[in-house]
Amino acid sequence: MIRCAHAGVVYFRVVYELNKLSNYKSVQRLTHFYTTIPFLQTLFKNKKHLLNYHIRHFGLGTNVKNAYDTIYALSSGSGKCAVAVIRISGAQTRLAMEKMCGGLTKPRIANLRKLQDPNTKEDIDKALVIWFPGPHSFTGEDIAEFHVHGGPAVISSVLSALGTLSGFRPAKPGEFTKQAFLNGKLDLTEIEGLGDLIHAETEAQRKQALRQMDGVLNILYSSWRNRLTKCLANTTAFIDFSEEENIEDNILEHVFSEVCNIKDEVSAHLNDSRRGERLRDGLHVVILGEPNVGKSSLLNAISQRPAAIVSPIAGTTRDVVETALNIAGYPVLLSDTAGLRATVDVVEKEGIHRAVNRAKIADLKIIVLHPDIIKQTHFSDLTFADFVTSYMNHLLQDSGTMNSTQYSSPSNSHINEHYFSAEHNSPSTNQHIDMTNILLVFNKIDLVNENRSELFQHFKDNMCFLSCTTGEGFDSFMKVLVMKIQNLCGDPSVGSPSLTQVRHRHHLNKCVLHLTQFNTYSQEDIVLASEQLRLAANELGQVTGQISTEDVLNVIFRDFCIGK
Ligand SMILES: Nc1nc2c(ncn2[C@@H]2O[C@H](COP(=O)(O)OP(=O)(O)OP(=O)(O)O)[C@@H](O)[C@H]2O)c(=O)[nH]1
Repeated sequence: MIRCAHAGVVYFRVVYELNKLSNYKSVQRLTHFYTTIPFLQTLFKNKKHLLNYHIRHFGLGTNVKNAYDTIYALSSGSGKCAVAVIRISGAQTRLAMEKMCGGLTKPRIANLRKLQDPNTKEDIDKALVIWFPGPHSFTGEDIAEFHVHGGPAVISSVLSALGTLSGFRPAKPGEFTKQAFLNGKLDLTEIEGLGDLIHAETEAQRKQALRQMDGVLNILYSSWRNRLTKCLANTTAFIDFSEEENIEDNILEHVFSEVCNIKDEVSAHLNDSRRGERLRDGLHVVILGEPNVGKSSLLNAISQRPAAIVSPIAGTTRDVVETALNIAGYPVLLSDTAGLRATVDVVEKEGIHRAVNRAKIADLKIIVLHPDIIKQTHFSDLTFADFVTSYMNHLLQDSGTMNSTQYSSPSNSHINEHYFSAEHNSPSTNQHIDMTNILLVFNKIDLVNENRSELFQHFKDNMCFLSCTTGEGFDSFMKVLVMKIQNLCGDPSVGSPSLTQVRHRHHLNKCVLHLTQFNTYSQEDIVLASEQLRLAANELGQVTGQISTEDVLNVIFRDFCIGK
């Protein structure tokens, strides 16, 4: 009887722990309890029985049921190649080693072995075999890698042979990485970094992804979460014990100041002008201007190929012409657009409408102008912002798009209308365009006969003078363009790590909101306030996966390929 009661207590302790954790970590916890609590071993024949019993009575995520499967997949790319890597992970991995390559090899050392079909004993291939016993492996489980010759017949024979082994099944997309997460080998930000590294197309993207995979964001977010948890513990201690007077003096003052510090740090991290996200997703650069000024010629010169049609007929470009480029290691989506002018042509009108919409979402706008404008303008009377504002508003007015979009600059703020801005995808009022995201390019300088040095002395940082025909000034323009792109994306290998995903931004914004509410509530009710601390810490936990829901995990792992 006592024995039964004890078993019940122990088991309910297990259940209590399990409920505190996410489904995924529960499996590890459950098996840990089984090995460390001898009493559970007398109740259940093995871990699987305990797990099945628990699933029957309490229910766990479907993934838990697969925890004992051994998974396999082709981890290298498909198609003919010199070497293909087939990866196996799970409790039965050693069975594959024994049945297919004559037994286990020395851990983490490549061995040349004959691979055999486990049923017919027929040779399939000669392969390099590597054995990674858990828990010191990528997934935390036993892993084997077969580096086979990369012909389709070899690959399919090895995969079919593995499929005949009991408890083996093909891996789902991202399942190896998911297993690494479940076994606490990587947190969610590191996994997202790994995903970005696989998809990185440029040097800067690779650097940013590698840093994230190394855990910089995990360290940052976990440290905020730990500090908040400490604040929560102190607030709870104050609520529970302050009347007994055995609590540290000024404990709440310390909490208030620490919460303010954390809130400022998270806000500063959020307020990064989307550098990391821009670098991850690619920077939108749009070329705008009047017809026939050389916008398509500039796009072709930058992309070094005739991507857009160039002709002396004004209004040749009618739609948005996009080209994806790698500029100095940064990913850029460069768009040529229809020239902005008054027109009755319905198709051209639609093209102009698209040009204006593309400008709204662009991170950097290159406005191409004819050099005659310089002669007609008294630059000495104008700021850069005033010039851009009046020029663009004049173009928009002419092209009939003024109603939906209008520039305003800090110095002519009496113009209280809408504007183009990458930060705001919909028109907004009372705000000003960020002039650092605008580059003026005076093209066709080969047609200028006057003294150039006098003409070209204005707004040096944001103005370029070039000729797409002769190539004059093009190198200087590219230097300015690269500098602008670097400013917008930042250097991914130095400084504090950048926020890279909309998912992170969402949770961090909510974290700041809860910390603000903590400040509000703390004046009236410390119990309500402490709940806000718990919610703020939860938001941070969701970024790293310390608190996760199946939905979030499925979205993250869905983007991984099979075999990763
Ligand atoms: N002299 C000279 N002509 C140029 C230069 N750049 C472009 N052109 C010419 O200007 C004409 C228009 O060039 P595009 O690149 O098609 O101009 P666009 O701004 O795209 O024109 P739309 O499609 O009408 O909007 C073509 O005949 C080009 O060869 C330049 O630097 N110097």
